[in-house]
Amino acid sequence: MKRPQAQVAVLQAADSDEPRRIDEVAEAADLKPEAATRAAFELEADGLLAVTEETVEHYALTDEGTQYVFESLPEQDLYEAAVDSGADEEPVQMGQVIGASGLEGPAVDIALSNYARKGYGAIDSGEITADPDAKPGSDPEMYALEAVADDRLDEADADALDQLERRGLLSVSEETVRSVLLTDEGVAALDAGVEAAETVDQLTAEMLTSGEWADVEFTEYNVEADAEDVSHGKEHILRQTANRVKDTLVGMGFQEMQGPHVDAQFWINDCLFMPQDHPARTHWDQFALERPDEIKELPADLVERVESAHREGVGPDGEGYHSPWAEDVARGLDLRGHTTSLSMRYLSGEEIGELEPPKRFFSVEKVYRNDTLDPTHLLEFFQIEGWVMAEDLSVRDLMGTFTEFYEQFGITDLEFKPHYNPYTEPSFELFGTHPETGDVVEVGNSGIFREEVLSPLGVDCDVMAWGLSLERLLMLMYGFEDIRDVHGTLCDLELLRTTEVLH
Ligand SMILES: N[C@@H](Cc1ccccc1)C(=O)O
Repeated sequence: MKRPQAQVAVLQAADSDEPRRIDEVAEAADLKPEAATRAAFELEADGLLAVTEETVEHYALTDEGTQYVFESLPEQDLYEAAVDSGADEEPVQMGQVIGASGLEGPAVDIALSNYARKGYGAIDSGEITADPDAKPGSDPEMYALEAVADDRLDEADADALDQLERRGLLSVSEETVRSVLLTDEGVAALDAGVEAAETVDQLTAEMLTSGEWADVEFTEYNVEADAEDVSHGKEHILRQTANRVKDTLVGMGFQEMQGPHVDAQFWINDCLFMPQDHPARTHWDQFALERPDEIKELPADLVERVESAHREGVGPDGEGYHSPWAEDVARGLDLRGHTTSLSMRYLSGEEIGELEPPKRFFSVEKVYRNDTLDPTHLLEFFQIEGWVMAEDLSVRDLMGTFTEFYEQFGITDLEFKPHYNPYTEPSFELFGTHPETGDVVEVGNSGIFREEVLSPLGVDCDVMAWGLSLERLLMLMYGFEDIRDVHGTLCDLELLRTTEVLH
């Protein structure tokens, strides 16, 4: 029988009585461990070899563990000092015993907690007693620590090893060890004689230029062989979900909006009938730009109408805020705190000209807020902005749109709560249930734009609008609990590598 060289070497190095570890086989066969493993799996697929796997634990002492092997455990020092001070007969002041023990800093707490846990004695109201029958000299944890140091692992007690790991004195790592055993078929094949075939498993540039490739025999592919995991670059799950959201909205008849991340407060706040002394406008909430600090162009007639809405309100019964309004403030540049700035640009006709109802627009873009970082807040997140412009819209339309949208992501338990926004009336917050924790999580905010917003923009039909969080949608879809698993320096690479977004 002819087989590739590596397979022949592995067959010859394997044994039919004793499983041999693949690294030993590789050495005997003069192969790299990966090449030997690959050959072993190929032979296994043909029934000539059996491959077994086991997980082997490796124990190593940490620096602190090593230190105790040479000295002693802090609780042993404490016991010795306690007995020397007579605590085995009557309680002794703790300060005195600690002083005598020579323990300092964090070692004191370590000594006290383990002393009590191991029953060396009791600590009560600042006094310490020592149990005369305790045997710190034959402490199983110390014994296990020494066993690890001397490579006599089989003598160490399993509970003691666990405890040492918990105390940070030992680190445990796992390794998958593969071993091979010749099968009867393998033995028969060897008896019948196996020869190395001149097979080639890699096509090289030299073979191509020399023309040698045409004459050689190539190794067959074994698509079932265990191969090394290669984590290649891939699209981030947030980006994948953003694309899916875009597809979904396009499917629902929406067109995409685009616009600047840094924008004038005019588009971010003033068009939205947010008074200039509104708390959300302070720089605690939105990031302001120092240079340039002002937008160059704003449509003068729109600025005038927006100013008038703020000062006097809209319509015969308009009240306005009677609060100060300055164009300087409106011209200030900020990182947008929401993408409703884009909706304002589009609705005003500035972006793509005057719009006739019905119209539907959306964006899935980043927004920036000066929030405190926690499991559900970052300084930036993706907002799914959207609006529908039509005659006679009602809350039912708003709820129906969300129900239809979220259903496509498997979320069918939406809840709506009345809310307040300066720019919409009525307004609703949207909530979903976290699949793991069962907590009710806010996923978005919405409403129907007020007359004070629409009239200066020159829109004379209804517009319902929303801002939803892409990250929260992802949380509900995949059940992770900390947004920092997905973004930034603390992200969970394993989760990012393995999560698949289904389209
Ligand atoms: N801008 C709001 C979302 C929203 C947009 C449009 C209308 C109503 C609400 C937010 O960031 O929370």
